[in-house]
Amino acid sequence: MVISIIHSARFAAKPLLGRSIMSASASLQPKFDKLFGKVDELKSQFIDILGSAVEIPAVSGDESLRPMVVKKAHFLVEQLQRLGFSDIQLKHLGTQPPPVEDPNLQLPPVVLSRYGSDPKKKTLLVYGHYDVQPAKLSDGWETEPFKLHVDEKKQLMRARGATDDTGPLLAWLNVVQAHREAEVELPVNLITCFEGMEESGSLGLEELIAEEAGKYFKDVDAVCISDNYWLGTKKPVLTYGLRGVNYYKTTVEGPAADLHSGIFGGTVAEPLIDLVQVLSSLVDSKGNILIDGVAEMVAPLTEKEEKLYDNIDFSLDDLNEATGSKTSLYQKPKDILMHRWRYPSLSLHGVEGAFSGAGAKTVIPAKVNGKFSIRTVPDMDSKKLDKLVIDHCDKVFKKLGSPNKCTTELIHDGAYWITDPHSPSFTAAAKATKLVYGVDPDFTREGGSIPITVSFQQCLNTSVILLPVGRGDDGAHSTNEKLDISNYMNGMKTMAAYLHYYAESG
Ligand SMILES: C[C@H](N)C(=O)N[C@@H](Cc1c[nH]cn1)C(=O)O
Ligand SMILES: [Zn+2]
Ligand SMILES: [Zn+2]
Repeated sequence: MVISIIHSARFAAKPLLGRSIMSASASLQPKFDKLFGKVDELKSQFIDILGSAVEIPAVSGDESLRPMVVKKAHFLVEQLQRLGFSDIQLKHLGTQPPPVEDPNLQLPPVVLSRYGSDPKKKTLLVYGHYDVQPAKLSDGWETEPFKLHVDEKKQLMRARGATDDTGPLLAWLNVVQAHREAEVELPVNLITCFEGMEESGSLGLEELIAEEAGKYFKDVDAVCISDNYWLGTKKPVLTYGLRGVNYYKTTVEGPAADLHSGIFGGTVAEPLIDLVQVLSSLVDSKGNILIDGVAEMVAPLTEKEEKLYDNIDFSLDDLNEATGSKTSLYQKPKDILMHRWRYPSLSLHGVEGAFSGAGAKTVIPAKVNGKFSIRTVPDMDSKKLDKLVIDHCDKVFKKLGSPNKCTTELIHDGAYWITDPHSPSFTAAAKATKLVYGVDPDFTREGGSIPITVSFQQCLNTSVILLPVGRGDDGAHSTNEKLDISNYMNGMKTMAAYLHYYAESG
């Protein structure tokens, strides 16, 4: 089902003086003055709107919370209506493919909308995701993860989704609000594409993009994604590459139900003991992937590529600061960056079905699912990788001679992406960054994944840029995720300036 809602209210204008931007081109300077002043003026409203959004626990990976993901989509529709976006549509993507507990589980809708449709203007598509990673206070959060905590002393906002990706997504809407209230015309036609499944592999979105390439998205000139982070805490970056991710589940099952370890320990084959053997055969403590054939798929490092790492503003201290530890596997910044950006990594994420609570429960779990993922890089072939991983797990389990049953399957995959950072869109973003932060941004790749980036680039035949809002120490996916208030505010100013510079570009 597709719903469409049209709304066209305008806000009252208020005269306002912004701070003077000496380096803006002459015709843009008055606009930036007005816009930046308006962003500053609306600061508390922008914080409040983030507060309302993060209260909805839109965890796409938790089937029981799917209604909350849908609720957040409706929340966004309300905001888009309020701001005068048109042609607002909730695109439904059908049922979630297996592996899934509920075979009728519906994928969350993709929220599409437009702001302006002037054929004389360029059309920019902004993508963001409204789903979030799971979070519980008991994981070690200082405050409730689904309640925005504004730390006045540290000038930051803490909540799940603050930086990944609710804050940056709302920043785009706030930029439109600032234009409306400052009475500055939006220089481009804007299309929004907000999904609710990014943290779970963007299931169904690629098909939608292909379907809408000649329809809703037909006039798109460029795509901008704000869903990643600066490398460190001080210097802004623009990002031209991402790793991909293949996420797997290994299930070991045996006894019909959980057992008492005093009664059955030593007499039955324990699924968790088998699973630990299989998982430990995948990777060693130095981060080396132990699956035959994986290293051979990685593109060799060229001299030209190696040079790109020379002038990046990044140190071992930045990594230590972000992790709150001294646990780096590498000491040289170049090695750290290469292992984050251009080499694959295998991470073990957790075991479903295993005892994990407080106390000392003496149970033998009957069925356990080990979760792990591999970050992929050029030139790895996703399907070939699946085969190598599954064959490896089968082989290791077989060697155990266990009567239990072991299966390994792919839960979702997303491709790596790399582009040439010399498009007009990158140039506009670099100018906007310099204007707002007073420094030229570093051009970086990113170790995380945004599965849909490649689909936008290929299906719409456009340039894609990653324009991050948050910092490297924001704790995305971790406890105490935060977004610094200055990054939220300056992020909006950078986005606003980017729109104007991009509109002016050739
Ligand atoms: C970089 C982006 N903000 C992000 O966090 N992406 C996720 C995507 C994902 C894929 N499977 C689960 N999540 C990531 O890189 O982990
Ligand atoms: Zn994420
Ligand atoms: Zn994200």
